Amino acid sequence: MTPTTDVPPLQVRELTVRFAGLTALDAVSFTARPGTVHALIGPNGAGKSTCFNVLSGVYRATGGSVRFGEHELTGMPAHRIADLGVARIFQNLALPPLATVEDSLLLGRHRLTRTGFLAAGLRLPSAAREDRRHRARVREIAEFVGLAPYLDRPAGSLPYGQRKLAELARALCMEPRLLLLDEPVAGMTADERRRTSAVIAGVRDSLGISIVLVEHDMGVVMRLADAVTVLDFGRLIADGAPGDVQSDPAVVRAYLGENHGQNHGEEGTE
Ligand SMILES: Nc1ncnc2c1ncn2[C@@H]1O[C@H](COP(=O)(O)OP(=O)(O)OP(=O)(O)O)[C@@H](O)[C@H]1O
Repeated sequence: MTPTTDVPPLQVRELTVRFAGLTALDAVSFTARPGTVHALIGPNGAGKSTCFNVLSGVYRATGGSVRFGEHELTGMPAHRIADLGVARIFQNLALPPLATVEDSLLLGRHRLTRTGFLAAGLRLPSAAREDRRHRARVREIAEFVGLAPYLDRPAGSLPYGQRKLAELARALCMEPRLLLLDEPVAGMTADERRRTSAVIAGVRDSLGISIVLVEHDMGVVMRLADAVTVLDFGRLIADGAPGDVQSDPAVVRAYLGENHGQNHGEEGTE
């Protein structure tokens, strides 16, 4: 597949979010460079989801800015952020279970569909041409993530790991420039984690799409990420290359201080 062009940096500056007395994000700044995997990690309650919710237009920031190229995202409604090519994949499965994988991926093309419902309903040649073009692109993306053999199957009939890949494929069908992945390997077997990580690396390396990733699985983070931002109680405590961040004393302290065990016990086992 051809690489995505015109991928700008994502610049988060002094981002602050307060909820009635609680500061969920406290002047957090980081830059996700174009065509890289940038991981956002931290113990439970650190502010990762809050950050994602601002990046995707679900929450409004109390202060600070988020720039995607020339666009300021804070205060922009979610659909306009999506129109800029920012696609988010949630942790929970969201594919319609009875629709085929192909139809689910075609839903991802909706934003790019030019033919109106009337032309499509009247089966005009322009609509048929556009439909063929979208189906060809869906097949190409399904091949890229390894789901082409399952295009005719109901999405709900696939094993968990493949359903998650179908969600990634649906997001790719939106032709994004930035993917926000919310715990993409949570709940997966070691084999599914390995395959999903390989596809995510492929999205970066072959397509040049930027990826910001929230993930608790440190094995996956350390293998995949080009840069890591660590949050703790809403504050940035480390930011840099995975190896440097991993041995940073503040990071070690934050994770040791967490008696939850989730950040340690679920590490990749490959
Ligand atoms: N809508 C909200 N209203 C009030 N408080 C909130 C809201 N959303 C998040 N918070 C609080 O903000 C803080 C950060 O939460 P957030 O969900 O962003 O953390 P997280 O790093 O994603 O945690 P986890 O790893 O458990 O998902 C927490 O104290 C949380 O209770």
